[in-house]
Amino acid sequence: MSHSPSLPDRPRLDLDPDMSDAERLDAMRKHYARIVQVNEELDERLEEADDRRDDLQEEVDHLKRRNEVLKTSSLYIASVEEVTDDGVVIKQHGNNQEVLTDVSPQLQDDLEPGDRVAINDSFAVQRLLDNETDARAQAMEVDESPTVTYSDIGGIDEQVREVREAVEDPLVNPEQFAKVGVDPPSGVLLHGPPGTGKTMLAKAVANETDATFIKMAGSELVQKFIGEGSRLVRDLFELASEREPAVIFIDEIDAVAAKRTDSKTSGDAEVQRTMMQLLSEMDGFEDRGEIRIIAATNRFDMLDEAILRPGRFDRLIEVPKPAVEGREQILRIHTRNMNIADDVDFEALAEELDDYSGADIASLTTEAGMYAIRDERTTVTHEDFEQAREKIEASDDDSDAAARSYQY
Ligand SMILES: Nc1ncnc2c1ncn2[C@@H]1O[C@H](COP(=O)(O)OP(=O)(O)OP(=O)(O)O)[C@@H](O)[C@H]1O
Repeated sequence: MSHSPSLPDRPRLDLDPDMSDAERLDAMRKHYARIVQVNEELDERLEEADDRRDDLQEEVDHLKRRNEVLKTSSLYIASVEEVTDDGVVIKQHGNNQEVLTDVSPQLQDDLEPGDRVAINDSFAVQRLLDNETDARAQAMEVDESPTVTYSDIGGIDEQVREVREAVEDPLVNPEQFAKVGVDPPSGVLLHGPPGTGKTMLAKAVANETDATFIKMAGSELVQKFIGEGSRLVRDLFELASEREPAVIFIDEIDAVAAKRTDSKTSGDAEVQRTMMQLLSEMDGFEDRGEIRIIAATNRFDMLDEAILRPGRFDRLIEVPKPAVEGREQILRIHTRNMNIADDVDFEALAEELDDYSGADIASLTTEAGMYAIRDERTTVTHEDFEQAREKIEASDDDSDAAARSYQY
């Protein structure tokens, strides 16, 4: 801090006993003039000091307010339910209490239903939480109304039927279960090779039951959000109960629920904690209302048995690679919006696509379309599909073959 400039010297009146009256009077006049001048200088300084004090006071007030905001805003998190002319309806996380609260007009314009906000203990919205500060938003993919339908899924009709029975019926028709006196399956585990439609299935069920789809990837829980896994699992179920009806989809569940004997992951206490949290959330699941949970894995063999016990993932559905009719169906689904030439023979093509997953077939159709575009044609021919297949199989030989045989 800089020192304030020194104060003016106090004026002194030096009167000599030998002075004449006129000289004294003159000295006193000068002294008086000097006093007036010093006084003015001091007044000026005082004014400056006052200004500075006001500035500092303002800064103190500002910091106090900020401190207050910081102290309170991290305490409670809420979601915006509705923005009305009378204020904003928020729902507090944790207790689901709904409150109509005031928001500064400036903030009100930025708020939309579904936003996460920080509120103080009088429920006033302090600030909007953006995605960067919101690990929850990053870790979870929330889709209020997915658009995938059952008719977008080919070749796994039996699996679709089973998932509907285990997930859709309890959501749409819970009384039926109550009447018969059976508990609906708690969790459904989809297992099978990558790209066979497991995620699609979960999305389609959410869509058909008007449920919110909430996805969390097991691998991210343990790799990206280190140290936050168990909290995020808790948050996941909490978010689902705020948005019910909801379908929770945990992809790559093996990342958090691997066998304890597997030394690579079991040693990790954090992964264990995350799995324990998941088990305890599932055990307390019955009271949770309209939430269904679906998990998926490509590594069924790696799963810890604890996760498969009754009341947890007790409905196992294998989703295999499609057989030949399934492949043809998937080809037709993925070319629905394409301009297909008359010579394309999907049946023959499907025969050739041995060992292709749904995802492989989807990329084959895109690749075929690319050949047509490159040739500046507007229709896709059988030859385009054949070329696409050759290209995919050539690159497959290099990389994917190894991955495939290792996976399943
Ligand atoms: N049975 C199917 N019918 C139609 N399209 C499919 C099918 N399976 C996969 N696809 C296509 O492949 C894409 C990826 O599928 P999806 O994400 O559902 O697979 P997944 O089994 O969840 O894979 P992963 O195990 O890698 O997560 C889909 O978006 C879709 O385009």
